[in-house]
Amino acid sequence: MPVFTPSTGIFDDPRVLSEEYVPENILGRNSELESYKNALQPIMDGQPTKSILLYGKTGVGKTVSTKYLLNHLKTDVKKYRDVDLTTVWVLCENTNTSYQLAASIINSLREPENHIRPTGYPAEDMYQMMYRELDALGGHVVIVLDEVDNLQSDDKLLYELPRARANGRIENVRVTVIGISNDLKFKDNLRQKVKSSLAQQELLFPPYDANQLREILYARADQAFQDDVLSDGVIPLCAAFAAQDIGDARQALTLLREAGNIAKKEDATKVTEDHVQTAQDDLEQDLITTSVSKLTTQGKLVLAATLSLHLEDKTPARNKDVYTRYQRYASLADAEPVSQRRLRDHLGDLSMQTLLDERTRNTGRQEGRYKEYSVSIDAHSVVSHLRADGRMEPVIVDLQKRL
Ligand SMILES: Nc1ncnc2c1ncn2[C@@H]1O[C@H](COP(=O)(O)OP(=O)(O)OP(=O)(O)O)[C@@H](O)[C@H]1O
Repeated sequence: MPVFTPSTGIFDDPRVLSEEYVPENILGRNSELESYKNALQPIMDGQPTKSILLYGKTGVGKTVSTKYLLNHLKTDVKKYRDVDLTTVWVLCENTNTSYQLAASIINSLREPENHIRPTGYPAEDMYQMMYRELDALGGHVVIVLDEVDNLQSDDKLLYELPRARANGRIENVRVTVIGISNDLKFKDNLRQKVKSSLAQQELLFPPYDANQLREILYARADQAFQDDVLSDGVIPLCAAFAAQDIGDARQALTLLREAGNIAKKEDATKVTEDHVQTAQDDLEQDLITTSVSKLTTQGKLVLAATLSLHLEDKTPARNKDVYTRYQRYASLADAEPVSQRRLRDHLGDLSMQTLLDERTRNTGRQEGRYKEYSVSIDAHSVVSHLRADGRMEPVIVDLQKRL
C-alpha cells in the first residue's frame, strides 16, 4: 500500500482565497471607489488635498480599496505629471503615541540598517527628524494611518501632520493623510481641532450585502478552485452566512476556503453546502475559543454571570440583575468586584465581541431607555473555555448545576 496518494483536485490555487492575495479588481464598491477617487484627484492635478478619514467595519474593503487606488495613482501621477508619489503605510495597532508614530514614519522611509530605535530622543527632535525625512522626498507623500483610533489619546501628530505644510514644517513636499478606522465612533471622540485637521473629508464603507459578497466570491472561486467542484449552493450559502453576520468579505472568503479544506480532507470530489455548514460551525467555535481566552478575569466573570441567568431563563437581563449575580461570582473567584458602571463597559465589550447580544429597550417615560443582554453562543462551549482559567473553577461548579 502506498503511504502517499495524490490529493483530490479541489483547489487550483488556494492562495487566491488567502488574506495576503491582492485582487486585481475591487467588486461591489463602485460608488465608494468613485468618491474615494474624487478625494484623491487633487494629487493628480497638483492641487492641495484634504485629509481623508475612511470608516467602516471590519472586512468591508477599506485596505484593499486604498491599496488599489494608491497603486494606480502612483503610476498615473508619474505618467501624466512626472511627479513622484511616495506612500507610507503605518499600521497603528501598536503605535499609541505621536512619538512612536513619528519613529514609524521615519523607519518606513529608511532601509532596515538605518532604522532608529523608537526611544530615547527628545520628542521635538523626533518630530523634526520626521519632517526633514519627509521634506527630502519632494513630490507628494500619502501617509496612511491604518487603525488610526489607537492614537486617540496622544493626538498631537493627528492634528499637526495634515497641516505640516501650512504650518511651515515642510516646504518641498505635499502631504496627504488618510486615516482608516473600523471604530465608527472614533470621530465623535476626537477633539474639535483634531477633527477638523484629520477629517477634512470623510468616507464611509458600509457592510457588504449578500449580492456583493456573492460577486466577490465567484470571482475568487474561479481562480481558486478546479472547474466544476463547487456545488451550486456553496457560494450563495457562504455569502448568506457572512451577510447575516456583519457583511465582512474576509469572513466570507475564509468560510469558502475552509469549506474547500474540509472537502479536501474528506477526499470528496465536490464542495457541498454541508461542507460550508461544518466550516461555519468550526469557525464559530474558533471565534469563541479566541474571544473567551482573551478576556480578563473580570470579563470572564461578567460573561459567566450573564450565562448563569440565561441558564435560569432570566435573560434578556438588565445591568443591575447581571450585577447582583456578578458580585456573587466575583466573591467565589476571590476577585475584587468592579463598580456597576464598569460592569456596563464589560457588557458592552462582550457584545462587541458577539459573545453576548445587546438590545436597547425603550419603555417610554417610566423607566426610559435601557439595555438588556442575552447569551448568543453555546453554553457548554463557554463553560469548557472558561475552565482553562483555574480561578474560574468555583464559578464553573456553580454554572454546572444549571447546565
Ligand atoms: N470589494 C472587494 N473585492 C474583492 N475583494 C475584497 C473586496 N473587499 C474586501 N475584499 C477582500 O476581503 C478581505 C478583507 O478586506 P480588507 O482588508 O480590505 O478589509 P478592511 O475593511 O480593511 O478590514 P479591517 O478593518 O479588518 O482591516 C481581503 O482579503 C480583501 O482582499
